[in-house]
Amino acid sequence: MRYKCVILDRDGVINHDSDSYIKSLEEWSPICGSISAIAELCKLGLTVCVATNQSAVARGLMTEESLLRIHEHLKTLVKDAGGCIKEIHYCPHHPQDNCTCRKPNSGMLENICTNLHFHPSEVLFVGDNHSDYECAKRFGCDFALVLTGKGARVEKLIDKNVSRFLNLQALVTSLRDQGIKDPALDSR
Ligand SMILES: O=P(O)(O)OC[C@@H](O)[C@H]1O[C@@H](OP(=O)(O)O)[C@@H](O)[C@@H](O)[C@@H]1O
Ligand SMILES: [Mg+2]
Ligand SMILES: [Zn+2]
Repeated sequence: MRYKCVILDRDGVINHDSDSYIKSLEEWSPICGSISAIAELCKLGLTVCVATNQSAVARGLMTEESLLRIHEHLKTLVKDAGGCIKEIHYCPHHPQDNCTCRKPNSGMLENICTNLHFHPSEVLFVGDNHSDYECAKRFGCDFALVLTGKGARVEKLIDKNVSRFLNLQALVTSLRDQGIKDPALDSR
């Protein structure tokens, strides 16, 4: 088994994204198949975590309490589907804060792997944006692009050798069928 941990970007991978941010639980809706796909990753023996930029907090568009409410709901949905999200890390800062956790900086991935004792070579990071791809490169782990969220918009900016999938469910199906080796290239 190639990977031990899959880290997921949130907006545009697990749930629908919005150019005006996902500011409340009422605005949050899972992408079709994403919750069951996360549960399937767990059933394949993988540890699943989330790493998400949430600058809406620093911008005063959302409270940290509302963000945590979304994450508790997400964890409950995955638990009810038979899976478990081990850790959800978020960056609440503004781009101008120059923090170490905001993607493409790799601070969130580093913290997850320090906490759970994973090496970058054991991790697959899944995202929909160029900042996710750059984050994985800086951290030194594999990356897979999904074409939901902003994925289709940024696809041409991302190295053609990077695996890409229509959505999270398609990626999980590929991991399952490949025995969790490197995902098949371009499984659209
Ligand atoms: O995809 P993840 O990391 O889970 O979350 C992204 C969101 O925090 C928001 O990130 C913003 O970028 P800025 O933070 O304004 O640069 C915009 O891209 C929004 O459309 C998006 O909803
Ligand atoms: Mg995203
Ligand atoms: Zn941060």
